[in-house]
Amino acid sequence: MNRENGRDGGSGAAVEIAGMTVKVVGRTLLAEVDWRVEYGEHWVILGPNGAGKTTLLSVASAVRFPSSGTAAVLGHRLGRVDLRELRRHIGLVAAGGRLVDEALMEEESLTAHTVVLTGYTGSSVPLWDRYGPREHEKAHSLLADLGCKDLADRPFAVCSQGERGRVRIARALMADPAILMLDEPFTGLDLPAREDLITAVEDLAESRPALTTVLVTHHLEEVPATTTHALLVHDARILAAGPVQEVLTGDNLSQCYGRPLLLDHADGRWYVRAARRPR
Ligand SMILES: Nc1ncnc2c1ncn2[C@@H]1O[C@H](COP(=O)(O)OP(=O)(O)OP(=O)(O)O)[C@@H](O)[C@H]1O
Repeated sequence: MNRENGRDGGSGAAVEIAGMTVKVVGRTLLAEVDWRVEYGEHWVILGPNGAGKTTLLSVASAVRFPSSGTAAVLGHRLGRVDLRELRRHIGLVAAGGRLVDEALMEEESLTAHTVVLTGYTGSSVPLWDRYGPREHEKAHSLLADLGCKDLADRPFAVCSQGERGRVRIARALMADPAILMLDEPFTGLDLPAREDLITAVEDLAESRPALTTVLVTHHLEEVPATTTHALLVHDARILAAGPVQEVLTGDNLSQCYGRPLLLDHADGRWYVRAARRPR
């Protein structure tokens, strides 16, 4: 499988979900979802706790299957494709490093550079015979792209939360994914670290125009200025999805979060606060 095959063999969209429901025993996590992501778009997914954001990202990352309806990622319909191969083309940075055994990486005292290298093999431990000089150099260059080349020799275990955030994204880019999924990558970062990581994500959008990105976040303030589209999920259903300027409105957000909200937009970034009754 390669990306070109993926595109030729499918709908031409990076992600195409139609009439999808995701259920677990006794519970509907997502219902009646239609969503199409074109190549090169940059999406943000927003919604209250438990709305279904991570579930949607998991389907789009080929980690979870629809219970009914269809989902195609990079042109490949889930259920009809070798998922392991498909996942090689999807860079996933899961919240808190889930899906990658970071505890093992820490135990093994892996350096940040080695953690990035493991992204090439999609493993939690380094498979040294699979990495040549090209991969070693690429891991350095990705750390530099994420503004943290000085971390290369530092054990991942001692990296700060902000540094880990950057290393995780560099790792996810190591296999040249067509699509990068970021699930709450800014959680736990202080203001400077958050702003630096947002800038790094914006720089990626500019330096890699073909890369499609999908970001899940809780905070409007974390939406990068390069975001092109937004999706609001509320109570397992999509409330709005489309161009960011159309979807991120005070009315839509108020409906999504169930309280009156006021939205500001400045320098390409978004700011929200609760509307207060006059005292
Ligand atoms: N395997 C499961 N079994 C039962 N319930 C589940 C399962 N996976 C997710 N859920 C529930 O489905 C709902 C949606 O979960 P999801 O993680 O997608 O929400 P979210 O919008 O990402 O939430 P948060 O913002 O709190 O991270 C939650 O109420 C969650 O508890």
